[in-house]
Amino acid sequence: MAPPFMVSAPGKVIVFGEHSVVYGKPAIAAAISLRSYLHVTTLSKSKHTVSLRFPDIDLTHSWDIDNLPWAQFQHPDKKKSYFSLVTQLDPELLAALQPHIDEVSPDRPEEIRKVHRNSVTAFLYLFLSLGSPRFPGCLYTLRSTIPISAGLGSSASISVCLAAALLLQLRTLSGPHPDQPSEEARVQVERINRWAFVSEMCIHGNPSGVDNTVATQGKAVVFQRTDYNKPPSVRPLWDFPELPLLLVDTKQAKSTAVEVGKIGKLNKTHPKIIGPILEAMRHITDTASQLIEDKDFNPKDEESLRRLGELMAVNHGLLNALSVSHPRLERVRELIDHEGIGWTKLTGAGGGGCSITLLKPNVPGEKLAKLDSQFEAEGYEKYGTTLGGDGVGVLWPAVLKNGTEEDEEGGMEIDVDKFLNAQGTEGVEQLVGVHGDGGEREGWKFWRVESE
Ligand SMILES: Nc1ncnc2c1ncn2[C@@H]1O[C@H](COP(=O)(O)OP(=O)(O)O)[C@@H](O)[C@H]1O
Ligand SMILES: C[C@@](O)(CCOP(=O)(O)O)CC(=O)O
Repeated sequence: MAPPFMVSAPGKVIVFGEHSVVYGKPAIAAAISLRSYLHVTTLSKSKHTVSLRFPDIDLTHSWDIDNLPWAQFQHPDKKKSYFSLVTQLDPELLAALQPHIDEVSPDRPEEIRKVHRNSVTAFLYLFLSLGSPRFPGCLYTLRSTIPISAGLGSSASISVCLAAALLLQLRTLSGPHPDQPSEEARVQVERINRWAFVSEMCIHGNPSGVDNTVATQGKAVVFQRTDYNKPPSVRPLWDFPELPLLLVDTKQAKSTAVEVGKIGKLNKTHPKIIGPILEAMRHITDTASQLIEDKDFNPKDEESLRRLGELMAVNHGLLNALSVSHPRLERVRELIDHEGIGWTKLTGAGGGGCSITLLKPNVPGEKLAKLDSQFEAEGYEKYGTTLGGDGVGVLWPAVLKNGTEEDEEGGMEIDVDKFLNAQGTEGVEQLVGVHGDGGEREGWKFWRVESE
């Protein structure tokens, strides 16, 4: 029986190009230090059930593995392999899953059921596509430090965790290990990313793939998908600068699917107007990536920041023109603009969610303090995060050194109860977080895709 193990993947911010990326334009996105953590326990042979415990969304459910619609998923016309490139969900397979999705949380209000349905559909579609009726009984427990539906890629992060966990259980991934050649690491990351994209399709319909790509590979990337039948082009930005960014959550929930749908509708009605706006967004992203990669770009220099900041402000203006801003996002912009301390844009789908502000250098402390109290009074939440961290990580087995006596015997076994009992996001980070004091924590391993 495989030992309990864990996987983890980061959230992301889109710095430039959200929405236009859905129309084949490039986007720049970077991993953030907020992450999801998935714990996997294999059950004894006598228990042939698969269970999800996702406390962040208050979901617990089990299915009998033998009762799942394997015949449909394993039909020779439908069967996929662990390395298949799946770019569309199969409506017949979705229909076969429906009764097993409908049995989840029948007595909960519709808005909660919707969230549960998203996660359950993603899990079951992957489980049945990759697994088989002989798959062992398992318990998947998930906790995340990423606010849900805030534009920080929570769905992509959990999608990467689910895909990586299943592919690891099937022994279809090699590594990660420290001396693995980068080409081999890239193949593993690509495999995970392909299935994470399938899970993203289950959660929000028509994803571009930028979120799952950056959640899998980490760091920062320029991402573009011009042909949905081919893998996207992904250009890593290895030297992504340490930008002075302020990340603010409006606490206004939004739906990515709804915001993407709004622009789709506008584009159908006014293609001659929306087309050039999307094209202008392409130029913004191109100009921004040239600027960031320029050897003279200095994230501490006022002129460098001003040029990048102006691009952010224009990008936001265009997103607003496409109807995906929100009064609470405009309020953040207004507060920052009023003090003249930086450039603000929404990040992610908009309609609520988060904004990012590039701060000017040397902003007086009292201005920042005033802003903090205004945010607090108006119910905003500020996040401290660093950009460009690691992508998907693996802790196999689920044992970590935690500064306790157990360290001498190799470390503390992380079981489901310990994981569930960790208090809040800080507790989760302390117990299982990939970051230790000032670096990576011993035990967690990452595929290294950089070329030497
Ligand atoms: N911690 C979590 N536990 C379970 N499901 C989650 C979690 N985080 C995100 N999800 C799933 O992802 C969906 C949110 O996706 P989306 O609206 O695209 O938001 P985001 O901008 O955060 O990616 C939720 O409805 C839920 O199905
Ligand atoms: C709006 C979009 O560009 C990003 C959505 O990001 P999020 O789901 O809000 O984290 C959609 C996509 O790229 O699939």
